[in-house]
Amino acid sequence: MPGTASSVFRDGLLDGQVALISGAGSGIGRATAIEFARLGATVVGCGRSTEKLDETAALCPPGRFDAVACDVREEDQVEALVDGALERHERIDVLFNNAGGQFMAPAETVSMKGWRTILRLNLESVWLMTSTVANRAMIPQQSGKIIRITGSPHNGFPLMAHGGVARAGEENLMRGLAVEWARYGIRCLSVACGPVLTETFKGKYPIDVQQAMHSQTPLGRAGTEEEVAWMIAFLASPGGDWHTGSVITMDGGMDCYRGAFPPKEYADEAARTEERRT
Ligand SMILES: CCCCCCC/C=C/C(=O)SCCNC(=O)CCNC(=O)[C@H](O)C(C)(C)COP(=O)(O)OP(=O)(O)OC[C@H]1O[C@@H](n2cnc3c(N)ncnc32)[C@H](O)[C@@H]1OP(=O)(O)O
Ligand SMILES: NC(=O)C1=CN([C@@H]2O[C@H](COP(=O)(O)OP(=O)(O)OC[C@H]3O[C@@H](n4cnc5c(N)ncnc54)[C@H](OP(=O)(O)O)[C@@H]3O)[C@@H](O)[C@H]2O)C=CC1
Repeated sequence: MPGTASSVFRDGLLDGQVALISGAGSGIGRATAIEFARLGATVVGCGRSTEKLDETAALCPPGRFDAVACDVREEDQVEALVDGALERHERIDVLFNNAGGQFMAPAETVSMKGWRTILRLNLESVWLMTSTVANRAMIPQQSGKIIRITGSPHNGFPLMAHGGVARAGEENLMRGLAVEWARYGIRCLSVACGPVLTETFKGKYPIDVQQAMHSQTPLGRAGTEEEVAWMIAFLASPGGDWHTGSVITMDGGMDCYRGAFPPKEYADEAARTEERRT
């Protein structure tokens, strides 16, 4: 992430906005915090590790990143995070619910504790952050944008059934709230990502699993954290004002067709064209 200007958007695009980003100490959350800060926003970034947040702060233009240690599963910590952000910055224009994750395991081995761990970290925390920010900031100010990162493809998530259930629930939550909260000027939506080459992703999945994911992607590659950050910045900008309730899928085409095209059986050009019937 060299340089101090966005390589996609004009300077000052997000001037004056206050964004709350969870999981801002690494990966997609960090890249998004840096992009927002470069575009003029003030970012309140949270995560459990203050060391990681301090590293993000050092990568942002000075004074643009406000680091707050907060576990998004804990009600008292989330309330303190939101109240503190309002005391220091007066409003919250964007909430990017980025923190989350899951473990890979065959479904039959997942205990109730493991299941609850993932539903709590993802679905429940998203509701806690969303309802707290909406009630304390966005409904009173009659505006705001709430974005949740979810996953693609939108079929079952083999070996991560708990994660798939959470993400499906989160997308439905954003759709429902988009309808209910339109009257307050609040937009709610999801950005569903296929594999994104963050350090966690690279360290988490065996290399053959990663390669299988890439080869099942029509564009033949994973995404980068900057590509996700650009999408979130666009949605926060006036360009995103007519988006609400939708699920924006960014996955190199994985959701449309699970596999590279043409499949190897159709490698021969002639095998791809059906003979015309008269
Ligand atoms: C083809 C599909 C393409 C899809 C593309 C999308 C792919 C998505 C990628 C990503 O999301 S990558 C980046 C996301 N980041 C992470 O996933 C974070 C990494 N993981 C963690 O931080 C943790 O492991 C956790 C999953 C969040 C759990 O941490 P937590 O501290 O809350 O819980 P624990 O105390 O560790 O565990 C509690 C409980 O959960 C069960 N459990 C945890 N890990 C496993 C495991 N590896 N296998 C089985 N069960 C597990 C277990 O019941 C634990 O309780 P105890 O047994 O320890 O008592
Ligand atoms: N990379 C990928 O391929 C994809 C990722 N996603 C999703 O995107 C999001 C970011 O992923 P990625 O950047 O790869 O992963 P990272 O592991 O780099 O980011 C997750 C961040 O969330 C923070 N976090 C975790 N638990 C909590 C918690 N309880 N409270 C507060 N913060 C927490 C972590 O910091 P700390 O440990 O300090 O709290 C970390 O900075 C996740 O929700 C992930 O599931 C979705 C699709 C694909």
